[in-house]
Amino acid sequence: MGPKRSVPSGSKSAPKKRRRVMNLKEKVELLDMLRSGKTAAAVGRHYCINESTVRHIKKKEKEIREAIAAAAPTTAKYLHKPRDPNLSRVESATFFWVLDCYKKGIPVDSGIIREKAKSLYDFLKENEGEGSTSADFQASKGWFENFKKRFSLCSVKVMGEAASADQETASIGQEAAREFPETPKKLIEEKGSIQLLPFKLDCRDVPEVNVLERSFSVHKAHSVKDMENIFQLVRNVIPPLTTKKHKGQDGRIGIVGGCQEYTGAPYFAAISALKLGADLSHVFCTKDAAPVIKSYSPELIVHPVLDSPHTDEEVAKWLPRLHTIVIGPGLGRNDTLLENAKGIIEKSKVRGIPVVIDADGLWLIAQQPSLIQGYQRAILTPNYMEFSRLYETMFRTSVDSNDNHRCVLRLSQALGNLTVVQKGEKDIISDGEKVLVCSHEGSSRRCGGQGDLLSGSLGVLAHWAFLAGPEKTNGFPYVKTSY
Ligand SMILES: NC(=O)C1=CN([C@@H]2O[C@H](COP(=O)(O)OP(=O)(O)OC[C@H]3O[C@@H](n4cnc5c(N)ncnc54)[C@H](OP(=O)(O)O)[C@@H]3O)[C@@H](O)[C@H]2O)[C@@H](O)CC1
Ligand SMILES: Nc1ncnc2c1ncn2[C@@H]1O[C@H](COP(=O)(O)OP(=O)(O)OP(=O)(O)O)[C@@H](O)[C@H]1O
Repeated sequence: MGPKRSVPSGSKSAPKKRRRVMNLKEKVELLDMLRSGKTAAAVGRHYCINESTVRHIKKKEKEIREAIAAAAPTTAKYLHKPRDPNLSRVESATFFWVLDCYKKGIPVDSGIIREKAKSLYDFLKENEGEGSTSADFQASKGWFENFKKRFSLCSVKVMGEAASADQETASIGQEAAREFPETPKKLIEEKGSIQLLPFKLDCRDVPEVNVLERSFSVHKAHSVKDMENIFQLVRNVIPPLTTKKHKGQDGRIGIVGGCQEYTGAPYFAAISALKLGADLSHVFCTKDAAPVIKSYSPELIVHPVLDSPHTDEEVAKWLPRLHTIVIGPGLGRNDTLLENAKGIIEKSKVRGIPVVIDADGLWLIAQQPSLIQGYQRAILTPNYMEFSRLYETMFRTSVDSNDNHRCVLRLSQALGNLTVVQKGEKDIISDGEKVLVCSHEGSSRRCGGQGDLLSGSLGVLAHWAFLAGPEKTNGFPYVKTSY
């Protein structure tokens, strides 16, 4: 009987097939593919891996997405256990508490600091209620050593009667030591001994999300100062009108959206970009939506390419000339259109073009978050529903409506610190570090299309903020712009 498999001549045995190890980014893309409805077999073929490997990755979906959300490097091949977010909060709170003790001259030793950290952690865990995912935290000696290193804490020896010279009685931040060099020593000299004060657990110890709030009602009279503050904020990024520029320099904006059902949304977005001050506004829509959109306004440049077999090439011709792309208004949820929008997002990322994502563009991101994860030139503008969808995709849990600020902050962090603008009675904006709340009052009507006006305007402002540079936007062009 002949051999079942031919062995290549010249080799004693077939070369061993190398095991393919996928990195986290690939795994997330694979999961997105499964989520978009592809079978495990098809996905396996796409990545040249076994179906069983696909299923194994699917089983680990939660951990993989959490690891990405915890900003693990996407090229990592293995899962790192994501850092418990409560622990980070506890450590910051503990640090500020130690600092406060130091300022007040209250010595604390490692035992007390560990006890404080543990109580804070237990307090947070208890308040998470049932379903808490926090682990047990023991505030061990090892943890304390790492905590000291993380916060540059050094030990201070107190030379008083109450403490032996080698006993570690207080830990302070090195920064703080420079700021308040005299405090403990002076107190010790005055009092000879200092009692270690029992600490009280106070939930205010947990730092709040840092929220900057400004409000402006159109229905009330305002002081000149109020108006000035707002105008100044806007003035900082608006490019000056001069005779030295040529057509297009103040903004060439592309809107990707517009299909048979929705022709109004892309029009609203495109015309608001022009009304705000962009020079040229392009709409990339389907063939049947194009004449309708065009007939609304001769100012718009309309490309009927979104359902063409050559969308990629058609859009690629224009992409290098566009300053910002707004993806989603009136895009609809047809698979081909979403796939083409995906291609445009990918190409915009390669070129570093700022992207505003709204409406059905956000639906696409909820299916495939990796598409935009980590691209910090993206601004997402979800309404209530869109936000919930994204949040549930990323965290597998629903939004905590009592703590919207933190939810917006977390979503931005999970998506790699891109800017999230949660629209609503107050717009909540975060880049994963700061949270701004805009409660400027707009129209009291809740008619369709208001979000489209916002996304089109943001398209222009994102470009202007980018042009204005970090000095004029305090280094945060997109959050400021969104505000
Ligand atoms: N003239 C045109 O061409 C326009 C076209 N548009 C285009 O339509 C496409 C789909 O967009 P979309 O707005 O219908 O979908 P999405 O946001 O998923 O809402 C779905 C449902 O969610 C709910 N809901 C929403 N907000 C809520 C809230 N704050 N609080 C509570 N519930 C809330 C609400 O459910 P309901 O209360 O009706 O049961 C709502 O019906 C998209 O391409 C967009 O650009 C629009 O731009 C309008 C002008
Ligand atoms: N309850 C509210 N009270 C006051 N303003 C609101 C309220 N909800 C939304 N807005 C304002 O309307 C703007 C558009 O938000 P909205 O939630 O209508 O977006 P959208 O659903 O995406 O709109 P569109 O109909 O264009 O798709 C927001 O920037 C916000 O300032």
